[in-house]
Amino acid sequence: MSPPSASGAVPNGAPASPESLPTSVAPRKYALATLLVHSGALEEDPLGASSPPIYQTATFRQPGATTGGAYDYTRSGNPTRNAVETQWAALEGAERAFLFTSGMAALATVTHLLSHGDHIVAGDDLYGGTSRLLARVCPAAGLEVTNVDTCDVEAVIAALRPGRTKLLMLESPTNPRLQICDIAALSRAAHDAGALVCVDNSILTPLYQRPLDLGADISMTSATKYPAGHSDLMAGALAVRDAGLAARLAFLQNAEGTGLAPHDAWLLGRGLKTMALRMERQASNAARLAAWLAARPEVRGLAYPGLRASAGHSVHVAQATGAGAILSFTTGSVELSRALCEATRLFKITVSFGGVASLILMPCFMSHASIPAEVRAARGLPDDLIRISAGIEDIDDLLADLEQAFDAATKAVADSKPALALK
Ligand SMILES: Cc1ncc(COP(=O)(O)O)c(C=O)c1O
Ligand SMILES: N[C@@H](CCSC[C@H](N)C(=O)O)C(=O)O
Repeated sequence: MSPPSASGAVPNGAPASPESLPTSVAPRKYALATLLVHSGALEEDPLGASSPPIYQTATFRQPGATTGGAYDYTRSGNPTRNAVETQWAALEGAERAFLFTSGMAALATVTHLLSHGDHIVAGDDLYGGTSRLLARVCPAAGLEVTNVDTCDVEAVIAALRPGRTKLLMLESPTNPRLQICDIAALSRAAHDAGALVCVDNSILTPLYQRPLDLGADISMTSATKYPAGHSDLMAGALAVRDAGLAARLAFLQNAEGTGLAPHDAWLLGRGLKTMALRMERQASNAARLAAWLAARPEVRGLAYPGLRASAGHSVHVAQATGAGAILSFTTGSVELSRALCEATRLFKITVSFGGVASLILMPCFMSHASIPAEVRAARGLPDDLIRISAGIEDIDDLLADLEQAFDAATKAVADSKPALALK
């Protein structure tokens, strides 16, 4: 991997084009599961290290006062971060990838590509933090945002304002209702209107869906989730094919100081090595949980992209290679949902997803609480919604835990009067 120039010619250094990878790890030659294990950085380590060195340094001594070295300052570029960015670009089939201090830092950077007066079309089932960014930060920068059901291509076309809409921001599957949108069709429509398309791919990661292959301009992932995998690190990734767009993102990453720190980049690189194994186990656990939940009388509106009966299933299988490990459902009662979450033992009541441990939460009270109640209601986000992130535990233990939790919760709610029932 070639180091970036500190001369200033490349604002953030890191010319991490796939061509600069050793041919043994070049994109497309190997499957993603292999690219996750073999990063180019190790191939080039002069001492043959099995784990890449952490360049825990802020600055780099220069060869002369007027000649730049490969790196000058870690905000502008760092070999450890650069190595993982190069690996991430290969996973996405991208020209370049950029790692940020969090998924939100990555998403905020995308909005910084726009200027005062520009218009954004975004989904109406989105992570709460993304909703907050679009509703409360972007307008202060003079950006106008329209939220629309991105499962409905015609509705998106109607919302696009040719020449003024500069960004279409999508999730598929969405957080928390696992709604599916047709990324290729929406990308065509957005491009016709002159807008960039950014797909938040956090629920699937490039292992199961590659938005750039489907026509999106920017593939975004909260690397805090599956890529890190152990709930011990915050990180975000952006991947792009267009060199001009890459240069603009590199400039913003350096100018705003949002690049991932070396030690966190190293931790992320370590997480990547097991991502395929973890996600395969998590997805198979999620499929078993979904089948079990589908048969429970208390469960309504079960959403999991792997279920044939799930809305958008056919679109999903056409654009993704896996269903992921997140599912959501309602029970018809906030009290029952609360009691169920609180009765689980293995499923911890915790925000986030994608870590090795199974998690459960009620989005309206946790991950999506920053969306005002009236907005949640208008978007049809029900208070009794439960979201589960399947971990890698033994599936029989997980099923037994859910079974005892349903029994305990049903009994607790029946014993307590009055119950807070939803219509
Ligand atoms: C779909 C989605 N996108 C983006 C984010 C933001 O990522 P991070 O928490 O890494 O900032 C999250 C969660 O926080 C998320 O669930
Ligand atoms: N208090 C946090 C909530 C983070 S939710 C994290 C994750 N994306 C999820 O969906 O669970 C905040 O306000 O951002």
